[in-house]
Amino acid sequence: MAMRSAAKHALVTPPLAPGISGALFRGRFSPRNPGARPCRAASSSPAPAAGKHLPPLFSVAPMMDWTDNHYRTLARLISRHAWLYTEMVVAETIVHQKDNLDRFLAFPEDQHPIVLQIGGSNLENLAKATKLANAYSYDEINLNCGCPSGKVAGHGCFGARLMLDPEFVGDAMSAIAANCDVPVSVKCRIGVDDHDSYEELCEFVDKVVSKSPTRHFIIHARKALLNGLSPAENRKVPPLKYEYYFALLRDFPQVKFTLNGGITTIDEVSLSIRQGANGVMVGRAAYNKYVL
Ligand SMILES: Cc1cc2nc3c(=O)[nH]c(=O)nc-3n(C[C@H](O)[C@H](O)[C@H](O)COP(=O)(O)O)c2cc1C
Repeated sequence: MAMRSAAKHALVTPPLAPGISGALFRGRFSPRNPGARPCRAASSSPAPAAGKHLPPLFSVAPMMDWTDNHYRTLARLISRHAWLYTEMVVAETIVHQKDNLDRFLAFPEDQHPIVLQIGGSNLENLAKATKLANAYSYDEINLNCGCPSGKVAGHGCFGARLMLDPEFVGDAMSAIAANCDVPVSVKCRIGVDDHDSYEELCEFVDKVVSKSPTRHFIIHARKALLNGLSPAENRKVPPLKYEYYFALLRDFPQVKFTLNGGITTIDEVSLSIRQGANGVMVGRAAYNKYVL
């Protein structure tokens, strides 16, 4: 269904809210630079609508070693409504530390709404970890498909590398969803290495949506380069391509997408929402500046 809708939009310029004068997306996604072409490559499997679960309008990104319990407590004092994401917790850590889970999973009640981000590539462990985490009443469970770190991507196939295996991510999200009582989401890049076409991104989303109940994706709008760049460089060297994000909004109307990457002020957050974004996630700026 998503793809049929894409075909309908074949010659339509991607949406830009009228009258927006801000510069965030200018030049990257305009009538003269339509960017991503509508996707027709993937299957036309029916996708139920996102349902009652609306993605957060504003969220703070998962950041390893940064968005720990201490930071999240401070962030909750600053904002009552922002959704807070945990640092990534590896599924194997949860499974192997099941007698010590509070250390990795407990959080104060007032940190709601809060999302647990899990990392992993073993279906059984992802399922077991989710089941154990379910007892902690997170508001959403998210799978990391965006981390380019050698430590993650090189040892076991997970993080951004998972984007190269959409079939597996579909199965993983199905297993995660089957073991928790809350909505599930995927955080990913727009591509990996040379697999960076808009069509490949559509195939990824389409496969995950058709194989699992996932209806929320967080799109870090730059690709990951798995070899040769440090994680920090991977957050600034590959160019941001917001046009991919807006094309996904157009081509998958039943799915909700949160925009992430390079957004540093509240004006940019507002502009993104006015231009149609379902939600905006801020990472480094929320940590470094506290007040946007
Ligand atoms: C120190 C640090 C640690 C990060 N750890 C994670 C992580 O555990 N999981 C994840 O999905 N992304 C992680 N990221 C990426 C952020 O979630 C976000 O996608 C990225 O910083 C781009 O958003 P920004 O431009 O608003 O910072 C990390 C980023 C930083 C700076």
